[in-house]
Amino acid sequence: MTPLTLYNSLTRAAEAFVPIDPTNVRVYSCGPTVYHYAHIGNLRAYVFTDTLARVLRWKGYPLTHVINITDVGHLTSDADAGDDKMEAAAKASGQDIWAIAKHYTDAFKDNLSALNIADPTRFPLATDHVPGMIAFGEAIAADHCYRLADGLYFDTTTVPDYGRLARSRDDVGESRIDEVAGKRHPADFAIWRTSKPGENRQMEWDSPWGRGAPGWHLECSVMSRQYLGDRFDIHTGGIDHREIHHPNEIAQNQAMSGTPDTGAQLWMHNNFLVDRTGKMSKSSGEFLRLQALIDRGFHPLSYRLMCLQAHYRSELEFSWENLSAAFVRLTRFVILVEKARSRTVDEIKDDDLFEARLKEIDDALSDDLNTPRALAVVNAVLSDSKFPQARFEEMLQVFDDTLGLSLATLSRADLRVTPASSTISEIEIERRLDDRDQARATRDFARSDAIRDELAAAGVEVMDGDPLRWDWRIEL
Ligand SMILES: Nc1ncnc2c1ncn2[C@@H]1O[C@H](COP(=O)(O)OP(=O)(O)OP(=O)(O)O)[C@@H](O)[C@H]1O
Ligand SMILES: [Zn+2]
Repeated sequence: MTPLTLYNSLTRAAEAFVPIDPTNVRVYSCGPTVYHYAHIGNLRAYVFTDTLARVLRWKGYPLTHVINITDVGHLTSDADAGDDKMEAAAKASGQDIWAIAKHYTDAFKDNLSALNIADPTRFPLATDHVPGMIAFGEAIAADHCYRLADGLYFDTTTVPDYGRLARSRDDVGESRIDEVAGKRHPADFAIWRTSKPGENRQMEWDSPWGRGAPGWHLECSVMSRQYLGDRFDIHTGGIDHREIHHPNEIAQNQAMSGTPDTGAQLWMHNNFLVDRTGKMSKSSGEFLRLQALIDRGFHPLSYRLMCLQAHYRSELEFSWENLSAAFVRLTRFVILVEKARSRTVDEIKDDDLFEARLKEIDDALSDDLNTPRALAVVNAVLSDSKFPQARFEEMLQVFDDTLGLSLATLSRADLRVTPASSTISEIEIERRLDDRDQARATRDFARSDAIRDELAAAGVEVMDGDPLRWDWRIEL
């Protein structure tokens, strides 16, 4: 196989991937903050981690993958300002915070399965790890932290080379972080936030620094260390985390283990999904959930394909046109698979062609997960009538293992998602199509055209010659 090369945000360079322990590759991905539904931008981050996980497994590495659930501690500003997003959502809705966390965690997991994102080995909840966070805080407090009225703060000057992941010293400078009154340095951050008098939090715990809640950055240091050890292979997250959250995690790990060689060896960050107004974000009012795409009649895997059509380090613009194009491409793939399977099996095993295509897809994915190039190989194989039939299913399995598009099992009927706005039921469509077939059989073309027009008015485009007989038209 081709050696795997991955882009490391720490060095800002592509590097050969050398696992710490090839019998157990360990990956940690920052999980969602479950105060609201995930938007499709958040989901892009998990399509990326899933692609990474799939490629590692395909290359034969047994994998331990952790995606945490942030159900406490993430403030409305990534600097230490504002309210806890979870508490704010509970206050605004008047609901129990634990019920909110459970509802959005379940919804997130549903989104992952709709997108064929394989479950990680674990989904640890931050709220299940508070004692571990307090113990971590106690271990580093004396040498690295100081108390303020509202909590325990990390002094970022106590570890060498703070902020190297963000390149903050040469870039924008650490003054980028909002100040909390009394902080020694602008970039210092909360390890523990003590509840203010009368704050009335639904989630709070006793600690040596008073009753309160852990800092968001601490959560990921504690959970990654607990499940993956002091040193592990890869840490992933969105590009926003490269600036504050991950540098702070690195600083905590350094404080804990006393050496810079701790935590993840390789940091990988996906770029944003944007729309015309900028980065898609939960906190900025309107955003698109996966369900909104399904409601418009798009199979969720068309969104996965749309993500894979861009390299994970490039910005990707969402538009209904782009999604439609991905949907059309996915449908085309499915039709080409059907066609290929209906060809007569030739007995000649053209192993050279198989091996050549296999190498192409391996080369593409090994080149920092170049999924657009891998998809070009899918195109080439599916549209090549000379591709050895005897090895077609094997090739399809490679595509599904690495890209997760379910090409071996997806049918055209699966792709037919009824838009929520549809005014006509499937049974009714079938009945009208039977009427139309009858009209055509008796050469009553006026009647058959009238039925087609009626169906078109209801958003159903009849495709003659299509064995499924009809297809939904997506209204743009
Ligand atoms: N528009 C986006 N495109 C790609 N990844 C994103 C986008 N927005 C957030 N992410 C990533 O999604 C993951 C989950 O983020 P999280 O649930 O904490 O979002 P959030 O900070 O609460 O919401 P938001 O930033 O949308 O207000 C993180 O890795 C984050 O970097
Ligand atoms: Zn994190």
